[in-house]
Amino acid sequence: MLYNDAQVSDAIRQWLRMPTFDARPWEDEELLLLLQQMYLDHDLCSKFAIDITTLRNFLYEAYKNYNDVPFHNFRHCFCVAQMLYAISWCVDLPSKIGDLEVLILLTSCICHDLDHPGYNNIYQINAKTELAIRYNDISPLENHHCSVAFRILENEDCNIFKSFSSEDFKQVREGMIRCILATDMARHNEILTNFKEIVQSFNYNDKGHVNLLCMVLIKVSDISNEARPMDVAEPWLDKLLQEFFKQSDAEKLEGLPVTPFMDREKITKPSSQCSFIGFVLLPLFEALGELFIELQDLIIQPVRDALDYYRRLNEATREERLHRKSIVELLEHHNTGVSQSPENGSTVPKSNSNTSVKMKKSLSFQQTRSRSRSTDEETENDTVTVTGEGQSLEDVEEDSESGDSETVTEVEVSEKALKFKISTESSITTTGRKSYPGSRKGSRERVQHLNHSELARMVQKGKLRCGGFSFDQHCLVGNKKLSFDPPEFLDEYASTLKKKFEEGLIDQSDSEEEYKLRKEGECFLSKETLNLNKRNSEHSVKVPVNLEEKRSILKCSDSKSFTNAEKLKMNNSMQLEEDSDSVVREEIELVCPNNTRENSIKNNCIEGLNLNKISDSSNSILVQNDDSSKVQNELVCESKNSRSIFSRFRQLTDRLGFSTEKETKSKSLKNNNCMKSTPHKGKKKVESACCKSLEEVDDRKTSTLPKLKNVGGSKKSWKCLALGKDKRRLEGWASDAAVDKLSEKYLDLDNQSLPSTSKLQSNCASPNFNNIKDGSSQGSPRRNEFNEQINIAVVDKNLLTNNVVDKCIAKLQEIKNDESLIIINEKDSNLI
Ligand SMILES: Nc1nc2c(ncn2[C@@H]2O[C@@H]3COP(=O)(O)O[C@H]3[C@H]2O)c(=O)[nH]1
Ligand SMILES: [Zn+2]
Repeated sequence: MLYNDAQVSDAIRQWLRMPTFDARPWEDEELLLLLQQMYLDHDLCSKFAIDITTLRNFLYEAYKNYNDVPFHNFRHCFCVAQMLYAISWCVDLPSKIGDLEVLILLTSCICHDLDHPGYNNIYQINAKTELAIRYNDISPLENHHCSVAFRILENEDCNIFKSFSSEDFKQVREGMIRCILATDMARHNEILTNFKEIVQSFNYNDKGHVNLLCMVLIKVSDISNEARPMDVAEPWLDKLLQEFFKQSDAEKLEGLPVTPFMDREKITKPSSQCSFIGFVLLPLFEALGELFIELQDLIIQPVRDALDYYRRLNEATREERLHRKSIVELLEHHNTGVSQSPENGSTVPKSNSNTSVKMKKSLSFQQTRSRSRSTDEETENDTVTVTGEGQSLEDVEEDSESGDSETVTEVEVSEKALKFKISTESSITTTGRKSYPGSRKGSRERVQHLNHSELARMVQKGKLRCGGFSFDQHCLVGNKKLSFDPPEFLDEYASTLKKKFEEGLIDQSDSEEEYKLRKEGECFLSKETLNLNKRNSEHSVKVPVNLEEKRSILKCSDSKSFTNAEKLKMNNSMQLEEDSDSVVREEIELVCPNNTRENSIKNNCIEGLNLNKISDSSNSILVQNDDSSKVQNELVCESKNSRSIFSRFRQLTDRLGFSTEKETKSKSLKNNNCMKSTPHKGKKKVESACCKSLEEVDDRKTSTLPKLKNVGGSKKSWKCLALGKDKRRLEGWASDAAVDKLSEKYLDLDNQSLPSTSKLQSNCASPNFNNIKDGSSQGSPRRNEFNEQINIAVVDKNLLTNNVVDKCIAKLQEIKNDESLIIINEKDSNLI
């Protein structure tokens, strides 16, 4: 062999013990020589009677069994072995775990990717390759690498363990299998979690502890490129992405599921590294760093620096993209008819439409491009972004779908692909982050070990609900799809988020306008951030809130985060402390800086409507217009002492400024002074104005006449709920025609820009129950069972109607007056 008699200089031997070692200048045979040197310098040959020729044969055979693939080639195996070697010197591993374990580890590193085909387990499983079939989808590659290793060792000439007793060989075999199989990233969380559990009380005399440590050590070495100097690490990343893209291209060609973190259309170098380092690499390194503090400077800090670097790069990439997007928008708007704003000299649309708001965002973004992040873009697209250690949410782009693909990690995808779990010591499930889309598992114990990056990531991925909506640029939560399993850490995380929010909310570099708007949103939002919770789970964890906060939550927050009982409790406690009028007044002042927040507030307010609070309000105002004056006059008369619940409800919703573009326009015709030249200011002004005076509320009403669908039909497509005088709950069905009649008197608070789930049509109306003529087999309510004055709300079926209905009915049952309420709920046509 070429490297038979070569000598390695002391300087090289020293360098070989450092993570800064650069393998690039070395020929393959020189690398083999260096591998041999590692055995020699640890005295493994003499201690275990390993014949040097056998060692060379073994190394050479291993070398031959690596494929010429971009990343998982012999040089990768060398680097992994070399990192382990460097760590072992740094922490004096032999003295801690013994020479045999070091021998097992070093040999495992050399063998850990033998015969890697350049397509990972996800591909193997999806493509149902020979390997996947052979190993039943259980770590097919790692099983194969291991199997190849022992095939090599079967050859006497290559068997470095030939002098071992069968008992010792058994131990080596077990150890190597354990280590090599541990490199399957599908088991990353399992191993990391188990290790975290023991690290604080690590016992080198405990075989289980040492086994786990060895698994972590090979894993750390396997993914350690980013701990190396940039000029060493970056070419490795290029090679890895080359292999990734090759796989995803093949997946596309073969019609297989495209592995998201490998998709050249979805990821970039920085986005990939932000995710990988932040969510996978750093948590693992930090866990090992708890046991070996010597590793802080050696490999952990370099990894942190790499993460910083990629974050900045990612940010720059993102800003560049947004900048380009804003230019395109500008051009688009220019082409679709816009006027020149005298104030800022920018091109702005004529109307105060949604587009104009968007436009404003583009413009203001341009003005504040130097800022590190943009709020608007993220908010607008319901993207969830949270900064946190290791999070890569700058990756999350305009398109939330691509955002998810960018940040979903290999671990998550691998876990999903690997349906079978091989536990280390016990059958412990993985961390809360496990829940790659579709999975909702979580373990209380594990979650407590999550660090902020993991938590942030959960928020980002919608597994943790943190407030109903935007959280400045540091934590934006779209108002959709936010549910979450394990809530145990929320207290801690809530304060983290809150702190971040408070730090980041007011950015002095903002334009004055933005600054003002954000400031106005501050109290509202900051309270929102206290409201961390999850849906669909029996647990409910909250940060303690004070009166102010309670009030905010009750008013407008994400009502899903609190159970009715909790809300009621909070409400009751508040009643002693405050004047209900002030609540309403405060809400009037709410100004939503942008569309999404506005919608979110609307949604939350509607759904989180606190009837208790409304019914107690003493400043209920009924609005009259030509269409409904008669009815409402009656109502006003009737409700002198005890306010109509619905009128208060409507008043509240009105006051929250549920204005559509159409409404805004009509308002602007009548009240020109509401409209200022810039869309930004105009919008804000109109919303405030809309909520200020009775006349204006009245005015709004004329433009919010009903838009009921399917009117005029004779099918009984409306479910009617009512409360009789005797407080009995009554149900029945009404035809479209009947409802149509009523609908003439309805206010339509529906805002077309709202998501369908938040549609709400409502009004107080109809003293005449005969309008709802026909009952159904379910029991049609009869006129004489009702109070003459009936308040009616029509709730779109898309709203979570049962919930709302139940709340309304429950409230009615509580009220000590003769009011009645009917909720008419559009019936599912299948039921007719
Ligand atoms: N995105 C990214 N993935 C990495 C990096 N280093 C290792 N990996 C992945 O982690 C995996 C660890 O096991 P493998 O060596 O089989 O394949 C590796 C890669 O898929 C890195 O720097 N960036
Ligand atoms: Zn590897």
